[in-house]
Amino acid sequence: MSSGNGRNVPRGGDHGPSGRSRGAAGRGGGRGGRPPKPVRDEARNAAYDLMRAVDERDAYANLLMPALLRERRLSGRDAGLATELAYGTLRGLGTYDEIIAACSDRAPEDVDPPLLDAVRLGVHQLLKTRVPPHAAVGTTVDLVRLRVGIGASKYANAVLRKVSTRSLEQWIPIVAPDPVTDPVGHLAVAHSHPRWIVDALRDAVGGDFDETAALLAADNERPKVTLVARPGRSSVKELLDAGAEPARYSPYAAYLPEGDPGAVLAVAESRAAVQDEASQLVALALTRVPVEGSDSRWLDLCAGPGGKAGLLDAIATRGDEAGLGGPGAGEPAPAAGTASNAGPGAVPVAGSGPGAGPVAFPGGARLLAAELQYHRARLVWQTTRQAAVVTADGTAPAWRPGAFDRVMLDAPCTGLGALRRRPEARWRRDPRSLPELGRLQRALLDSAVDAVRPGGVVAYVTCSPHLAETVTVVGDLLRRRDDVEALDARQYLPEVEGLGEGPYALFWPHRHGTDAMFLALLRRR
Ligand SMILES: C[S@@+](CC[C@H](N)C(=O)[O-])C[C@H]1O[C@@H](n2cnc3c(N)ncnc32)[C@H](O)[C@@H]1O
Repeated sequence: MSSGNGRNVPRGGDHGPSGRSRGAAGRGGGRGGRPPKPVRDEARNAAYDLMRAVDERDAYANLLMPALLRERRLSGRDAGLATELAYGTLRGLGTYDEIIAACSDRAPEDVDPPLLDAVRLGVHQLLKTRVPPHAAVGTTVDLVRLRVGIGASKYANAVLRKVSTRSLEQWIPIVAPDPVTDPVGHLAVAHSHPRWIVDALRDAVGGDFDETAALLAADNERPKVTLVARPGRSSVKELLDAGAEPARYSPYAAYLPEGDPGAVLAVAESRAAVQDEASQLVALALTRVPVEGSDSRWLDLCAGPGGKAGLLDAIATRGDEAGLGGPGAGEPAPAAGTASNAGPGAVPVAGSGPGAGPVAFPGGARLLAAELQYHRARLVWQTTRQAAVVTADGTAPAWRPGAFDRVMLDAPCTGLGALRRRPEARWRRDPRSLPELGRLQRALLDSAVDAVRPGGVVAYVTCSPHLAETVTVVGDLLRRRDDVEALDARQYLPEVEGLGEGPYALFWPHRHGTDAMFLALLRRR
């Protein structure tokens, strides 16, 4: 895996005197004898194996790690250490590779990948953790001797000793491009993101570099574990009694400060689940838009694996029990109908004025959840209780036009808003996927609007803030079709501040502590 920064890297050092030493931890051969046998460190071996699986098999770190920990019988502190080392290294390797290049006579791409991954783990420990430097170097050298070879361990030792001479803050100005002449390149190296993602995020926050930096920094933080109590099946009180803490925005959310979410009874029984707060709120917003006439048929067009469908299904059946009585109830909503007329997303806003505010859905609707992939449709079926679940292509619907009162379209996207959750994702995403995704998003959005009856509502959601997937897609629709209008989405989330200029609502990791998520609410005329 390459850091993707595409920059020539300085060739700073050589194996030098440190390469010939006995190792930073003094663990090399003593007085001409054989070196002591390296100690097998299970947490670091698990972190290393995860990184190798990500590189060799394109494994998803967040899916493989729990299985790896179970297989190795790692729990408690060891499990925490293995996870932090692997995830932290995967997130940071754009910065670490530049530092390794500066401390080595070989560019990272010329280093054998198994050795490079081990050295990256060592660099992470030296620069981003409280592991003492001698332990960071010593344990990495042991790991390399055990897993790669004795010759390679000399290289690791030499590089890590050089890395250990400076802090991360001291390395950044040395290895990152000048912030004045190349601010995007600087942020890319300093915050370990590919340059194209920095560009896209800067555009999405409106061009402000300080805000972009805050967003990139938030992407490198471990996200809170947020739970959702599905209405009628669990309650926030039940989650709080199980050790969770009150959440900031969603009336159905609670934060789990530590421990395995699966150990919470309500989660084990699928009455509650792990779900980001923004995901909860975009689903809730769709249910709060008043619609005249019938309101009994809801559609989730891209439902797998079923996070939003799980909440929509519960609200459809039982009603929004906590919603408008939850945090923020009674607070004034942001002014509606005041959308900025500037920028690529500028659209006329409808639905403002008296009587257009959020309403709590009383219950009595039925959800149809559609998903293209059978195995993901099965997950939706396991998550929901009352919903009908079908494996179907949302662009070639099997239902008649105008059959639904509310439609959720949580569209396939680059996922640039959820980089905190998937440590390796930033290095895998490819901007060349954008045109094809754009075509699919447009086709699905047309299909969603066709599926809703006049007066009904569509929510268009992406877990990406990329303009090409958000305001451009919705703006194109509004230009092409005169049977749909945008509502001010912020009006339906009065408990959340800072959702942007409207009419769309944008959640951000650095502002809200959630994934970055885009919501457009559209009414069919
Ligand atoms: C962003 S995910 C949806 C996440 C889901 N709403 C949740 O909250 O768990 C997008 C989903 O759309 C599905 N998908 C992609 N193309 C589709 C199509 N043409 N019709 C229906 N579903 C599709 C993908 O398989 C994927 O499961």
